[in-house]
Amino acid sequence: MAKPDPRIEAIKARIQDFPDFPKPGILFRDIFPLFQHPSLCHDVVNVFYEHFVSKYPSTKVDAVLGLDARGFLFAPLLAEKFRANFVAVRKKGKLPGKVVSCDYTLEYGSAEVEIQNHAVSDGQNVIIVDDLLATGGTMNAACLLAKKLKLNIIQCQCVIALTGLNGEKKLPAGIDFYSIVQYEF
Ligand SMILES: O=P(O)(O)OC[C@H]1O[C@H](OP(=O)(O)OP(=O)(O)O)[C@H](O)[C@@H]1O
Ligand SMILES: Nc1ncnc2[nH]cnc12
Repeated sequence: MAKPDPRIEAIKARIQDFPDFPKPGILFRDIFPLFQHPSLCHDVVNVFYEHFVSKYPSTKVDAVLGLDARGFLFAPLLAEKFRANFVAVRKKGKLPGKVVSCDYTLEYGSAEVEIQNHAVSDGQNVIIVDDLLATGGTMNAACLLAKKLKLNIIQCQCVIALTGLNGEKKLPAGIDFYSIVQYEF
């Protein structure tokens, strides 16, 4: 069996649980304590990067798409490692110019996300990044946006996956998903 990665153990140790936030019955997994140990943020980005490069050693990444808001904490750093563009997938009404939109539901609500058309080009290879996959509604909406824009999604990456909510199954068929830390709920 592969030796556990001490960086992943350290990341997991810093994620904090808040029962009944933002609604009764939701166990909120908070990634912000990672930022009280700045080297852990770099560990997250390096683990994402190394995982991708070991699986797709000869694939050029053109853009890293980050999901509003907590995906923005990691996606620009990851984009810089790939010498790729960072592209924001923002909540509705925040981006100027021509945008494409997609609505969705998530573990505790519903929303709509958008990408600026001019930020990407047909056929670009992209990674989509967020902090957490719960029901998969948010990541699925980002994948649908990427597909509308004819982007080539190589992998979706999250710091955390709540595996008991079956979010991966909600993603479009054939999407490769990677998470660093898993919880059932
Ligand atoms: O898999 P899902 O059920 O869709 O849930 C996951 C999403 O929920 C959270 O974002 P939230 O919408 O709370 O926004 P925030 O990042 O602005 O806090 C989280 O950061 C993911 O984006
Ligand atoms: N349980 C959870 N913790 C943190 N962010 C979330 N987004 C959706 N579900 C979540």
